[in-house]
Amino acid sequence: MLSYETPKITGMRVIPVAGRDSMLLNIGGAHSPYFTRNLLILEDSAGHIGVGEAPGGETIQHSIEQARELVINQSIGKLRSMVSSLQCAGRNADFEDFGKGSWTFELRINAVAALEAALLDLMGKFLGVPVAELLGNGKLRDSVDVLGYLFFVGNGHDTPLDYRRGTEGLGHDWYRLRDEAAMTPQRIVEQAQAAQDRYGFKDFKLKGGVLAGEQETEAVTVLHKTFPDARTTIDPNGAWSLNEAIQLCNNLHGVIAYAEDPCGAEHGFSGREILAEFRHATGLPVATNMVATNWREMAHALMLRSVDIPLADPHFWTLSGAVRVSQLCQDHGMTWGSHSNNHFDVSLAMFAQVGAAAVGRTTALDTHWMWQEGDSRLTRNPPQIIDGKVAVTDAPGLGIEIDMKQVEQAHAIYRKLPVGGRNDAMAMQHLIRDWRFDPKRPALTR
Ligand SMILES: O=C(O)[C@H](O)[C@@H](O)[C@H](O)[C@@H](O)C(=O)O
Ligand SMILES: [Mg+2]
Repeated sequence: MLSYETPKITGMRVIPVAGRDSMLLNIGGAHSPYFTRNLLILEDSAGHIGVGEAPGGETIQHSIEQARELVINQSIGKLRSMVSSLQCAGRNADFEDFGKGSWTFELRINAVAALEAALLDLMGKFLGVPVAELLGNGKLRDSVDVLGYLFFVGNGHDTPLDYRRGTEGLGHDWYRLRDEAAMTPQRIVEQAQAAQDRYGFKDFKLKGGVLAGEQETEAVTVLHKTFPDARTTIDPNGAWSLNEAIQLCNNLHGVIAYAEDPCGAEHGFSGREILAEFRHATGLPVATNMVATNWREMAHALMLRSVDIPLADPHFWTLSGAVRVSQLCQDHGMTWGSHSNNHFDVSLAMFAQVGAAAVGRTTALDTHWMWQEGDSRLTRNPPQIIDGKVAVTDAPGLGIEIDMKQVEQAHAIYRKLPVGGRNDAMAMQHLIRDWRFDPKRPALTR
């Protein structure tokens, strides 16, 4: 009789970390000078380290902590039951919080994804295969397309907040430009040109929900004229009314490849119903990370045909869930993509592995990495964006090696911050006194 020595989990650490950011504007306000994340590090009896990354904040940090009693001394072979135990523990609370208006980056499901990533990292290292090989139909591509994620940027240097003033010594204009205000179509084009020159992006997304709709559609139109071959989109995070979105986007045929959350719930109709009406009225493909973010919402979105491109971020779908969304997309004639928030390089590796395993038609993945790259890393050799792609090699696990010195530095930065979670209203109040979030109004139209 053969005996199998499957490694057991011997150690677990949850480390809140922070890194630098620019004053990126969006409907929720303005990014603070620092973004926060939670890093999970597992160790097994074979001496391997497995890592996973989740959004910052105490709710997620404590949810990951709950995994400790589920995983310590367990065989990594129990990956699926460990993940589903943690998932069941947080499910109802998530629905409740979401119903009260929480953002996806505040949900406990993100903790489940970090656990799954770290376990898959260990399993991949044990079996000698990349994580993509352990998802869906296995690894389908050697690189994943990512888009250049453009933002209107506030003048953070006019506030008392400690915004970065360029990253020295990296030898490209992008690292200066990303910290300067960008409030006009011309500045957005300059941002895109510098980012393309640095990372080779073929596709772009402009974050809207900041200025009046006409100004934002003008910016995306100028962007398209400058990069006519790019798949370009605009995402106002549901700031426009249905009528406004139809009016604005009917002028964007041939300009945008798809519209991302152009409008959302209104007058008692759900965001899924409103996006279905938008889609019917304009004939434009619709992407979302707001109205089909879990299986229950997805079922309704499918019945209504609200969405063409679900942006299945592995952080709030889990890695296996995001790949399962790609399978659903393939069966229902949809295209798979992924949403992102600011993140470190562990998350970049998670996106890349999921993107390499996604089946069917895919669109370039969102990533905020260009805003962090060069001065915020947790691994020795972060995945690179070259020619608008992230390579996915056959290196085992997530294909990254954690750099504990960097982790400690990022943790020290975190410890100096007044709050752990993301609060875009706080920074925005330095631009507009007493500013308050309104899900139906662009941030600067007050
Ligand atoms: O400001 C941001 O970083 C973005 O608005 C995100 O928070 C948001 O989730 C975005 O990435 C999106 O696609 O909606
Ligand atoms: Mg979006």
